[in-house]
Amino acid sequence: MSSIRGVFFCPGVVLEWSREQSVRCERRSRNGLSACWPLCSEAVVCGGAPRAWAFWFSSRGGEPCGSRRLWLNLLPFPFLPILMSQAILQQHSSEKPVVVLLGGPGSGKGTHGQALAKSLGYRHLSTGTHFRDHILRETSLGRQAKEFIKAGQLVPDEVTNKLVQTMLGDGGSASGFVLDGYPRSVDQAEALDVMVPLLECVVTQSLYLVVSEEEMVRRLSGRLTCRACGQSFHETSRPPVLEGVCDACGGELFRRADDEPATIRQRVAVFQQVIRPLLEFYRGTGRLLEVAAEGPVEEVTARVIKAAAMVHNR
Ligand SMILES: Nc1ncnc2c1ncn2[C@@H]1O[C@H](COP(=O)(O)OP(=O)(O)O)[C@@H](O)[C@H]1O
Ligand SMILES: [Zn+2]
Repeated sequence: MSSIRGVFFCPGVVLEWSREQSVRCERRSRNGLSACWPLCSEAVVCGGAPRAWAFWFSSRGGEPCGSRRLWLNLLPFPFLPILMSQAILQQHSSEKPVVVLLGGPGSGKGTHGQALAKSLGYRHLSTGTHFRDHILRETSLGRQAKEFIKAGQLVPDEVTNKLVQTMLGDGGSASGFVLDGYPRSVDQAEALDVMVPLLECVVTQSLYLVVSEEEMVRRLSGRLTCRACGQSFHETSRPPVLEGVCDACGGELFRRADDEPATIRQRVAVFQQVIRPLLEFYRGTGRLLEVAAEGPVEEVTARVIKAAAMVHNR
């Protein structure tokens, strides 16, 4: 069983996270490591990080660590996923980190993803942008994806997985990636975890941008996108200085074909169907952090950057 070891919760306590997703906790005594089974047995039995986390609070299983457990109970909620992500990064220090952005259509993955990539010095990769580029260039991949995108449906996994593999493989000199728009299902998330070691990458963290359904629809309904750099604007809440022109690069702004009302509703419905299991997948592997993503753009961007910086700024 391969495992990641060496996350120090507090002096003397080591959390171990295995690829099989079980979590166990050991107590380091002066004369070496001795297992702290009462603390961890519940976690090992149920075999999942989120339950292990719940276990800290449940206070079942005795008082093996005494005051330490009390201290663990007082930790803020995001502490565990941050530690998990740090541990993954430490264990895979020679691989390129991949931060996954999760969120519905219009949740701001593009805007915050670009800002996050810039702040970490990583490359921002968006499956939606790459698909649109393929469609514009009329490549065979573009032809395969076009009808699905127009209908607000997901492009089939064989096509999408191939695209992502190429995007990451072409990453060249990038020191890491912010992946926006992928994975969008548990199958894709599993495919990503299988694909990344072959590309010398590792998925360290997923950030879920939490936005209500009404807000998503509102944002998409007036969205204008830059053809050159992908930057998003909004007709009323974030208009460009010059009508039809991107503030950032001077490129032409256009309304995406899938930003029409019927397609927007379809995309939001598809998102609601797939998001829950996907969140469970990343929560279950200790890599999920939720970020409140309504409110002023700058504030949300700052929250996203902070969540990733705690793990990736080495
Ligand atoms: N991971 C993916 N799996 C399947 N289809 C995808 C994926 N990423 C993008 N697409 C397709 O591209 C469309 C646009 O994606 P994107 O630009 O991320 O927009 P949004 O998230 O705002 O809907 C999606 O509606 C879907 O048809
Ligand atoms: Zn632009």
